[in-house]
Amino acid sequence: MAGLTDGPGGDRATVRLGFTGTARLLAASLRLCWSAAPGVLLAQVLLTALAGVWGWAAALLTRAIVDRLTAAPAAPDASLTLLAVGLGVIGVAVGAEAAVSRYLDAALERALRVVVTTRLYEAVNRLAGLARLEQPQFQDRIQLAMNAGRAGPGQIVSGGFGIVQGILTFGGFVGSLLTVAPVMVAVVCAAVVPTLWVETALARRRAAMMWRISQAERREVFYTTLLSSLEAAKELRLFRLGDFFAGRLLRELTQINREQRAVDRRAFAGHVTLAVLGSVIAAGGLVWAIRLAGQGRLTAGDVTLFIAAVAGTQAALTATVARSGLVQQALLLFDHYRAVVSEPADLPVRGQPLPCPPLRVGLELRDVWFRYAEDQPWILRGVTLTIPAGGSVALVGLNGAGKSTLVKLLCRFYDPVRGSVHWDGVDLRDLDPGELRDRLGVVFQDFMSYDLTAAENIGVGDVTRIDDPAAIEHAARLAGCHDPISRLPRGYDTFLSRLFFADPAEPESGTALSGGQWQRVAVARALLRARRDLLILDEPSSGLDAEAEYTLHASLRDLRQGRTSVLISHRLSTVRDADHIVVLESGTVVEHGRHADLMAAGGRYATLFGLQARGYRDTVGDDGGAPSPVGELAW
Ligand SMILES: Nc1ncnc2c1ncn2[C@@H]1O[C@H](COP(=O)(O)OP(=O)(O)OP(=O)(O)O)[C@@H](O)[C@H]1O
Repeated sequence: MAGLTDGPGGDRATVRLGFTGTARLLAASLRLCWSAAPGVLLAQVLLTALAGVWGWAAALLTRAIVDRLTAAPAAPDASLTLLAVGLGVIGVAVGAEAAVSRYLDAALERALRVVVTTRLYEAVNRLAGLARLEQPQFQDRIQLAMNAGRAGPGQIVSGGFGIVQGILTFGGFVGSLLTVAPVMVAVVCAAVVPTLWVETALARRRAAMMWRISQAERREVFYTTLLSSLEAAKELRLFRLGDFFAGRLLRELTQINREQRAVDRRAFAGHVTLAVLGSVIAAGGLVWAIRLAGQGRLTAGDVTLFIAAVAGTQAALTATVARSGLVQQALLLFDHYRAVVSEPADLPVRGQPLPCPPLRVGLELRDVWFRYAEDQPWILRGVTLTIPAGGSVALVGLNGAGKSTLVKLLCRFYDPVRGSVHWDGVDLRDLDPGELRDRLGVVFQDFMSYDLTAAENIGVGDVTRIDDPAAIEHAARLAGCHDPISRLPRGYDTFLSRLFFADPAEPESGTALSGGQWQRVAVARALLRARRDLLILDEPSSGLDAEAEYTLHASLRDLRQGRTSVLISHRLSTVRDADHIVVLESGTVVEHGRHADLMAAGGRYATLFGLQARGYRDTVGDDGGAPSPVGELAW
């Protein structure tokens, strides 16, 4: 990236683009606009060429009219009428030009929004892992990229046209001013230097400020979303957090305002100084021209042309320089868009990845060490583990032991820092991540609840089957959510959301599910991919009632027969029939084996199992109820 190397909080007050950086970004903006709306771009070129000549053509016509009137006031001839009509035509053209220009700008921005949004999210989706998305700086950049990408190229290109138009106008006025007062040309041109300097400095400051406040703006969005979020509403009301988060929101807004005010103040001071300078030059010039006219060295038409030319030259120069400042600012921000769309792959992928065939032998972790960042603690410390094809492995361990992290490595959301993970002996790094994931069915601990219909919520597990009601119903039956879904007002077509209208004609057509029902839907989503090679279930039943949990695990047990699966559960009764139980502690495998062997060994697993069982027995002792097959306490 050319300019913005400092992240938010960086202490550089301004940022710079070099000449090559500017040229590169200009070319990229033009290419983007051309690909989004070539016709609009051509129309803008035409408009620019025409608009550049109106101003000074009008000034020349005005001088001719005034000179004719003062030379022969009593006898206006046909040519005078023609001049007046010409002036009128220019007036109409100038009036129409602003509206046409606004229309074209809006058309370009709409077209750009589609192209930019598509490219930006294609680039984000290309990131195969999670690490980049976990970086706050990258999130800031995405936000700026979205804003800058949508409006930026349009601003750059129409600003660029505006600059060309300004130069044409300026050239015309300078030409006409040269005929009257060549000295004034030099004075007016000299006045442009401070304008250019002020606008350029302001553009840099503003772009740097926008980068600095991007985190505060994201936090502002977070707090505003939180304050009106249905999900958060319960806690916010119960813990009376509304004012607390509103206070935090206010703090972010205050910080944003403070930063913006500082730049606005500088802009104000700069613009006032420039305006005074411009007025002094114009007034001085006018006094001088009137004195020359008094001496008979200038005609009345000359003075009229002089007034129009000085005002026109100054206006064209100021507008051109101001536009170039805006273009520069848009270029600096557009750099974020460029940075996101050209973001390098986050996970190294071989030029020619190996195909990922069905699992025949098994998955193997070889001395895997992993931490989320260099400055963070090791989460997995030398894990060596085999998940044989067709076998069921259960991962157990205390909170934070590293079980879900291990699952993320199996999905190759991250690569091990040391060691490797192998699919039938092939390092996952040599496989295409997409192909690998096609072979997995996973229920994550923090699964998603989509604002879609019940059928779609299951169907997204395999979008190729999203329109296959029989497959969806089969998965729902296996996960034990067919009955609750059938009872919904529109069955599988019921919209599982209270946020959006499923059907504008029927605002009440959406509904909400209970936590356990959502969990079963998430399981059904993974089971829709049941023909995949590896089924990973990370706490699939934590929110289920005892009966549902028992039924689900019985169903999963059948499903896992002869299939490769990894089950993570804190309820040890649900893992006891796994082929292989692995106990993780602080990122290392401390025990492994079958339930009976581990119980006989009397180690960590046996202790934890005993603890759960004792907790349950104590409960039974208290109320005298009958034990349930899944009623043990969770860790
Ligand atoms: N994205 C992340 N970035 C940094 N640290 C993380 C991240 N995800 C997890 N961790 C840390 O890794 C450790 C292991 O987390 P992990 O989710 O793998 O544990 P777990 O065994 O699945 O725990 P639980 O039983 O509570 O689900 C925790 O200390 C957690 O703080």
